[in-house]
Amino acid sequence: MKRVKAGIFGAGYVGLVTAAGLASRGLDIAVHDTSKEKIATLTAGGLPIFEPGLEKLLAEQHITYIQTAKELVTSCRYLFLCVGTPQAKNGEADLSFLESAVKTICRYADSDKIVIIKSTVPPGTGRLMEKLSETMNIEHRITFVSNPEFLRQGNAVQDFLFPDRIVIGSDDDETGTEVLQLYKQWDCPKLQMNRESAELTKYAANTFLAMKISYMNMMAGLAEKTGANIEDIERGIGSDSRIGKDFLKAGAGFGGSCFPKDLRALASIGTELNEELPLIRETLYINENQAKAVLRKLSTVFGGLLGRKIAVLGLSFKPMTDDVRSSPAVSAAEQLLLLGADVNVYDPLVRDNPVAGAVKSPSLLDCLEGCDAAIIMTEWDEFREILKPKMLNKLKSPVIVDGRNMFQLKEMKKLSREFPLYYDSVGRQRVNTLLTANKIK
Ligand SMILES: NC(=O)C1=CN([C@@H]2O[C@H](COP(=O)(O)OP(=O)(O)OC[C@H]3O[C@@H](n4cnc5c(N)ncnc54)[C@H](O)[C@@H]3O)[C@@H](O)[C@H]2O)C=CC1
Ligand SMILES: O=C(O)[C@H]1O[C@H](OP(=O)(O)OP(=O)(O)OC[C@H]2O[C@@H](n3ccc(=O)[nH]c3=O)[C@H](O)[C@@H]2O)[C@H](O)[C@@H](O)[C@@H]1O
Repeated sequence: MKRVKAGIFGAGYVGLVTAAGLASRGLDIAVHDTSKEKIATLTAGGLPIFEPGLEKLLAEQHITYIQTAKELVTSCRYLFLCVGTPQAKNGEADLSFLESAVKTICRYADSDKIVIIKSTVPPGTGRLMEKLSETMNIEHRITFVSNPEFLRQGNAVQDFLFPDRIVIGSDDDETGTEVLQLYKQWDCPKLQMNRESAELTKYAANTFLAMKISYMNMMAGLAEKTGANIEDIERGIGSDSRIGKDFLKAGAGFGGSCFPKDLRALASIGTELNEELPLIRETLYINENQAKAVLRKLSTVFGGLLGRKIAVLGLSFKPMTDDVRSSPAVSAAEQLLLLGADVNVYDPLVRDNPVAGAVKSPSLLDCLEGCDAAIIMTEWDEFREILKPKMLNKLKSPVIVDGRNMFQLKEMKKLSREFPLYYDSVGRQRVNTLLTANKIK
């Protein structure tokens, strides 16, 4: 039996996970990217991004990596668009990569094509691209289907292979059903709807998850002032199945390549359509203040940060990724520098130094050396090590501000009785036997 052939535009997180996932379920996959380096790396068996499990899954498949877009377009009926839709200066989604891929498809299409948009795009984009294609290629029918992707970095392979649902948005049921056939091996709810609904579903999902986080961060402030513990509140409300346990972790705020840009894009869509979206604006506002609130905790200890040396632990926007796009850790380090502090940074996975002016340390131990305090911005498991005396002794005084609530309050209270320390976190009461022992240096 002839295998279904599909082409993928974009060899980023979504493109490569889609390629590996579809190939592992029997589709014949080819991938094209405008970055010649990425295609060369992939052809040589390398992986241009870090994503657990992806290298292995890709290596097990026979995927063709193609330098020329023409070859991809002419050889496939199904074309997945997985190109970036970054934030433009005005907050809107920048659709230029998508537009450019669509123009390429129109230029080379030699038969009818079904273009499946996986990139996150504002509602109405499929229609807009259809109009563009009608002006460029009148000989062949180019149909646009929305198929938003819900994977998380760090867990992308599992999320793609075992999703909670697959959403397909099309203008006619027939095309939607044809595209769903590509996912016939997937055993999950498959939701067909119109294109705009599918496009908006993606923004609604991301903004809802971000809203849950900001809600908990708002509650965290109140918990601190009332003597409550945000983790107990998390358990208390999360066990209500109507609320759900996930995405209730208070901390230094959300980052990454998607939540911040998608919320801003949705806010722009609201402005353009004269539709007020106050929950989106508040979610962003709370988030923008969250990393600053963590820094204020640090400032309180020393009465200002000028001339202080601070170890910033973590650079990526969350653990299990080396992605630093819109990372609260990076913005905290930058703000510390602006406040006049000297900054050491350490991350187990991030290779380059994204913070100009900070010293990037080769190890956790080096990072702590001679610092006045450590601030945890990404909850990498390795940072549990800092509670060991050989680590704590590297700090001038054991002052830890935990922006990700890595440690249990109980364990910190116990430790502080043996080893005077100052430990502050988010939405919980401070543990302090250091200042009371008058041992801050
Ligand atoms: N990163 C993530 O976890 C998720 C991202 N998304 C959405 O998926 C889209 C892609 O995101 P990522 O994979 O993270 O982006 P990325 O930035 O990692 O990769 C995009 C790739 O597209 C390539 N590209 C740009 N124009 C092209 C063209 N005309 N032809 C071929 N290749 C082209 C770029 O060179 C780049 O390699 C975005 O809209 C994003 O919002 C959706 C779900 C999850
Ligand atoms: O559109 C996208 O790109 C993706 O965006 C997010 O995935 P991702 O950005 O990879 O990471 P998340 O695990 O959602 O975390 C985002 C941020 O929220 C923070 N977060 C997460 C959960 C939580 O309870 N508290 C919290 O502060 C994380 O530290 C991180 O900075 C969504 O979870 C995916 O469903 C979506 O497909």
